[in-house]
Amino acid sequence: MSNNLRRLIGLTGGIATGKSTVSRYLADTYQLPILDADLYAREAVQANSPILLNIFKRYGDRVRLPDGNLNRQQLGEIIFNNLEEKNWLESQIHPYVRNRFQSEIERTDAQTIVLAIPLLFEAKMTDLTTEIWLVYCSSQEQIRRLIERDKLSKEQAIARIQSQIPIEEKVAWADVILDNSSTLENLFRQIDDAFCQSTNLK
Ligand SMILES: CC(C)(COP(=O)(O)OP(=O)(O)OC[C@H]1O[C@@H](n2cnc3c(N)ncnc32)[C@H](O)[C@@H]1O)[C@@H](O)C(=O)NCCC(=O)NCCS
Ligand SMILES: Nc1ncnc2c1ncn2[C@@H]1O[C@H](COP(=O)(O)OP(=O)(O)OP(=O)(O)O)[C@@H](O)[C@H]1O
Repeated sequence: MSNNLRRLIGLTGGIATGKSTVSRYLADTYQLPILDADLYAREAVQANSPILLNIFKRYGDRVRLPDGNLNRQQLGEIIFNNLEEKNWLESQIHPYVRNRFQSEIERTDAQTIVLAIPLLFEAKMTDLTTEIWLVYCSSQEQIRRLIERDKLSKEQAIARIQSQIPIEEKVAWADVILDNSSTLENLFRQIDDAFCQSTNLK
């Protein structure tokens, strides 16, 4: 199907603001196919992949688990505290992620597809999309959710949030803003409105 006939919704937002919650709802309620950057980024570093070998070459055994897999927590400690290393890791992984999106978009036979891309702006992937939805929540709530879900310290949570472009800047670049600072019911209502309104506009 030609891409200019399709809706390619770029779903983005800060870490732990609720992107996965939104994509699950869109999949369950509207049966939309979801393509997920985090999954492709995991695939890029699966056992014995060339990118994983490069990572081991650069950081050695401290990022290698006894079973040969990547120690994600340890790599996170390195890259979320060092911009140069974050840039290096992204230069390894983002081209792979972009290629995976391009081939899955080609392969997926649906009029509307959701592309869940946390680093949509940072990784310059907006050209893959035809509209952008941003999931937002207050920074207090974002820190609380991140600490609770990933069992991070407050300092670790803040380092992760600060490694992304501030959400206030992203707001200006989005077509739809979903405010997920309160209840899930409230979020789901906003998603219904956004999906139905923009469907009617097309
Ligand atoms: C550093 C890694 C190993 C940490 O793994 P971990 O399992 O703890 O986190 P996970 O991959 O589930 O990511 C959780 C969230 O962290 C944020 N995040 C991930 N990578 C980055 C990054 N390079 N810069 C800023 N935020 C990031 C995103 O909001 C993401 O949704 C991992 O995040 C990674 O490989 N990152 C580099 C690849 C990347 O840029 N992925 C983002 C999708 S394009
Ligand atoms: N409205 C809400 N009220 C309370 N908890 C919520 C709400 N929305 C999401 N959460 C919880 O907050 C956490 C983060 O949500 P979710 O995993 O959907 O975020 P995400 O943006 O996909 O995260 P990441 O960037 O790390 O992939 C999860 O534990 C989720 O259950």
